[in-house]
Amino acid sequence: MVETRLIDGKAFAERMRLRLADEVAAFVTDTGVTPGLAVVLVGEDPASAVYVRNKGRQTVEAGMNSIEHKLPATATQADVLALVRQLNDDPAVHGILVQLPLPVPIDAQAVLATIDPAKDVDGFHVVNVGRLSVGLDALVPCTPLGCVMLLKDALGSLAGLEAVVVGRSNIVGKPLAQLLLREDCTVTIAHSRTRDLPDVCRRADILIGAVGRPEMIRGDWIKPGATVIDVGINRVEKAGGGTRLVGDVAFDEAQGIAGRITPVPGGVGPMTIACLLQNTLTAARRQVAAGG
Ligand SMILES: Nc1nc2c(c(=O)[nH]1)N[C@@H](CN(C=O)c1ccc(C(=O)N[C@@H](CCC(=O)O)C(=O)O)cc1)CN2
Ligand SMILES: [Mg+2]
Repeated sequence: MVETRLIDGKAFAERMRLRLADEVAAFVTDTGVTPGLAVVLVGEDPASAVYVRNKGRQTVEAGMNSIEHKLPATATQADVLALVRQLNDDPAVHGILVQLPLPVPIDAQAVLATIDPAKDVDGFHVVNVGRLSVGLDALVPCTPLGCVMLLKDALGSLAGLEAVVVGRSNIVGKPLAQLLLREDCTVTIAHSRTRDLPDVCRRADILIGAVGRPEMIRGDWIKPGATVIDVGINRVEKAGGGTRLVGDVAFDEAQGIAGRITPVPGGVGPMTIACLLQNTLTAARRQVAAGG
């Protein structure tokens, strides 16, 4: 039986935000510029509203300006594109984030493609996706970046380790695979159609659940001693009424098998916003250096 240790993403993210606040203060002193992050929320999705509120609060706590734009669910594609273009042209805005998911029928890819790649702090623009995949400096998606930071903190070098990423989304699975490749892992992207998925998972020294299905990854899919990163945030009904959050990994079953595991909540989630703040400072630094 393995002793399973928790990876405390919440504490790691708090330390990171404190360090960032110091870096932001030094940047403001040096340049006279306060980094600004614009967050666009379209519609009334309650979870998105909470994430946007948290992003705004943590941006201000880090010493940066937060600019929130809320559009009604009835906003048209043209309305959203016009707002993004206005933010592209605003020199006080160094980072732009459009909260996902966007209401139907707005075309998220068209909106993301309109963001200035230099201000694309989510790293979702095809220019940043392409730069990451060919090994150039890029703004990198926040959740995958947070996962790799937690892994390196827990394991040191990741070189040569077998990583299995369950999930192939543009937001997490694909960019995370790229980042793990950059760390010299041997990477497999698996998904809901992968044959013999439990066997594929059992190969992993690093197993990532990013598929969005509550507790799909079972304890006996985990190689003893493996490091498990659970990106899933699924709200499920509780037996006695009410709801609770669970990940993509059956957390209780992983105890005594995984070497290390991130909890849900308190694992990867808080890293997403900490990395967003880091990307905003990076974007501001580059824009100021470029004279913009
Ligand atoms: N434009 C973007 N949209 C979305 C992203 C993103 O990175 N960019 N990611 C998710 C939502 N998200 C940030 O936007 C996000 C999700 C979860 C957390 C978090 O801290 N979760 C907590 C639990 C929160 C709860 O109680 O519900 C945790 O895991 O501990 C932060 C940010 C989709 N959209
Ligand atoms: Mg799938």
